[in-house]
Amino acid sequence: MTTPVLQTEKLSMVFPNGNKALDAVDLSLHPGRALALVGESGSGKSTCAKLLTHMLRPTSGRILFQGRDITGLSGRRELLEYRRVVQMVFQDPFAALNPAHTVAHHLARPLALHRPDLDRAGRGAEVRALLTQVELDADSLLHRFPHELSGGQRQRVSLARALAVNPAVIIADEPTSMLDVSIRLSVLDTLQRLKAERDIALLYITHDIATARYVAEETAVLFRGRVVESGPTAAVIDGPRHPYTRLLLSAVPDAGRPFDAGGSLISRADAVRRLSEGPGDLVYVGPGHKARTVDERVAA
Ligand SMILES: Nc1ncnc2c1ncn2[C@@H]1O[C@H](COP(=O)(O)OP(=O)(O)OP(=O)(O)O)[C@@H](O)[C@H]1O
Repeated sequence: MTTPVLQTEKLSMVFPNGNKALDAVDLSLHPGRALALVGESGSGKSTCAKLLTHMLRPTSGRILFQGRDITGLSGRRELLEYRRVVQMVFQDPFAALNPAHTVAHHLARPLALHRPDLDRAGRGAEVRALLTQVELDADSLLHRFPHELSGGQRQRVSLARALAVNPAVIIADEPTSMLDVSIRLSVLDTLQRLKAERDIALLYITHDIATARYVAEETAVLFRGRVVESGPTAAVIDGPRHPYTRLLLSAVPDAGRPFDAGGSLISRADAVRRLSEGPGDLVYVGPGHKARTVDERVAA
């Protein structure tokens, strides 16, 4: 295995109000590979992304970039350079793009800032090349504005913009959860192809563990700020060891009280709470009231 590009060691975050968002998290991102960070709302995924992009400072633990401790990185120039090499792709591509600017402008601007080797014609050619790389048709889209694009096209433009500065790491926070179900897989396919082709280390943040299989070689499951299970994605999905991973895989909608916990029916949210206290004896009695353990559902 290669040396990690980005690594965390016992990364922890306690907010001033006492909320413990992350607790001793160890993650490693490698060139050309993806790590899926999976967990439900509130598990600490966004906090982790903010710490990795230096939008927040951890309470304790370390962040290493190419082996160098950058936890205390400060100074405008250092931070700007770090944010160039570690790019974010956000959940909402509409909010991430400026409604007043064309697609061409969104891509030419980072090139003007970070690629002094390119003249005007060189930038124009690079803008086209970036659009082609994210599987968009440059001729028809160059002069369009964000509101004239579909959600999937907008997310591809966001991705092209991240690529424009030649990053070593991309942190994609729920990049497809606001997109139409029918196009999610093709966007994930593009992400997975690009990270391999351009040797980018990708952190794919998602609440949907099933999608990790399409993107990420490794998966880490985050529960209440702790990594409760991690390893090769296929092993985590096909042979989950932690009850929380099984619960995520069971994909039970949070309707009614589908879990039987020792005789009383409880909701999915209560089932998650119970799991934080220990595995216990959870039985899924969802639609049809056919009693099935979470393990049986995973096996089905
Ligand atoms: N600025 C803050 N101040 C206090 N607590 C916070 C702050 N930001 C997040 N938290 C808390 O930290 C925990 C983790 O939140 P975080 O947003 O990282 O989770 P998440 O997995 O990204 O969830 P979501 O998918 O809903 O964004 C939660 O309990 C949340 O309430």
